[in-house]
Amino acid sequence: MKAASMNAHQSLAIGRPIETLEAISPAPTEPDAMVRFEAISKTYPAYRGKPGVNALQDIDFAIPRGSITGVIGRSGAGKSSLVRLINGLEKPTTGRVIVDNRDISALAGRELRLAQRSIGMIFQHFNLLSSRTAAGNIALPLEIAGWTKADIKARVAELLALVGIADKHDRYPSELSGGQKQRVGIARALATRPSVLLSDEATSALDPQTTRAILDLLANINRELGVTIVLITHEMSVVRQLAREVVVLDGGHVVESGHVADIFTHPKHPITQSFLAEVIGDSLPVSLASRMTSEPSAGGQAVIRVQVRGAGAGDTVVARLARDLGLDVALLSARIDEIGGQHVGSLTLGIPGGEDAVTRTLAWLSQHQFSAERLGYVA
Ligand SMILES: Nc1ncnc2c1ncn2[C@@H]1O[C@H](COP(=O)(O)OP(=O)(O)OP(=O)(O)O)[C@@H](O)[C@H]1O
Repeated sequence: MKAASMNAHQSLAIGRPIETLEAISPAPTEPDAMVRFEAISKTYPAYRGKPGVNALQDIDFAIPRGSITGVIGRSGAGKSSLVRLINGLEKPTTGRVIVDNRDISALAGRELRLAQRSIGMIFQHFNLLSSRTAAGNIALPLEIAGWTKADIKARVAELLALVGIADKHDRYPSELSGGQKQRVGIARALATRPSVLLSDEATSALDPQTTRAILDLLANINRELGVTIVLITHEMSVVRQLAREVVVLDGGHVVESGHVADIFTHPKHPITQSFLAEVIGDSLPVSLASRMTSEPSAGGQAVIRVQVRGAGAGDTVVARLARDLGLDVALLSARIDEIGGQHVGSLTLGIPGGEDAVTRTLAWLSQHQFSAERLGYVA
């Protein structure tokens, strides 16, 4: 995913952090990218008899300003290492990490702490202080940044309202639900008006309904404040609900990246395919799955699944196939979702007429840029 090929969705509408960073590190680069990894590798050195680990290698990609970008990978793929490079908690072994036009990997001490104020972070287990109320937790970064008491009070009230828990001002974390705790975490992360929000598995500990609500909140924050959101997750369903761009990490490498709708319709790498299989129903309707066989039967149909994209694409492919090939195509099942702002889904078609019809159908689909696979046969 090169910055030059991406759209900047929005320009930043939020205010600057209270101390300006302009003087620190001039690095005027592509204005489109909020975060840019340049030739990054990260090796953790051998330690107490444990071997060194190459956690990230050959990482070169950009996260567009104003975007919501998902970074997905299995455990150990290198996601957390990537996040810690963005917020400067780790230094790369080679390469540079440019955040908002500054080389964060070159900063240290006070300069780094100032830069970190423009990078908010939310966590799987919320990381709230149990001894502080919701308001007290949100106030913490503002106290550290030296805001006045009056300014903190006003900002905390504004943030509590923004995340929809104005009534929880005086509640302690132990008195809040998981979703409410994450709202406090989000408010705290936004307190110093960051330009980037890093979400590290922020919904992994939440039930599906609460996950949905938190992802909606993040989408609103992105839309209203223009904050760039980097979503670290091992769940494709989270990427599907929220992200426009996705980067797939495996074994410390970027194995695939691009627009979510493109990746969902044309996944190339086996790891991406396996993530997708978890979310877009490889599950066929039971009534169909129970009738499927691996061998054709006389007078039966071949079952073909086709990935489709765009409003009405599903209807179009069935109608055009039938017309162009003169086949009596049956629509056995269909599933269309809205992913990355586009309609994306899969159709399961029944193709009568034996092997010749199947070959012609697969050739036609390939010629018209549809991904398709033969699943089996039904009588
Ligand atoms: N501080 C460290 N010291 C040594 N090795 C580390 C350190 N942090 C991570 N690693 C190793 O680097 C590799 C990538 O780990 P990382 O935590 O970045 O992956 P991840 O995708 O976030 O995994 P998970 O989803 O399990 O958190 C793993 O092999 C891990 O054991």
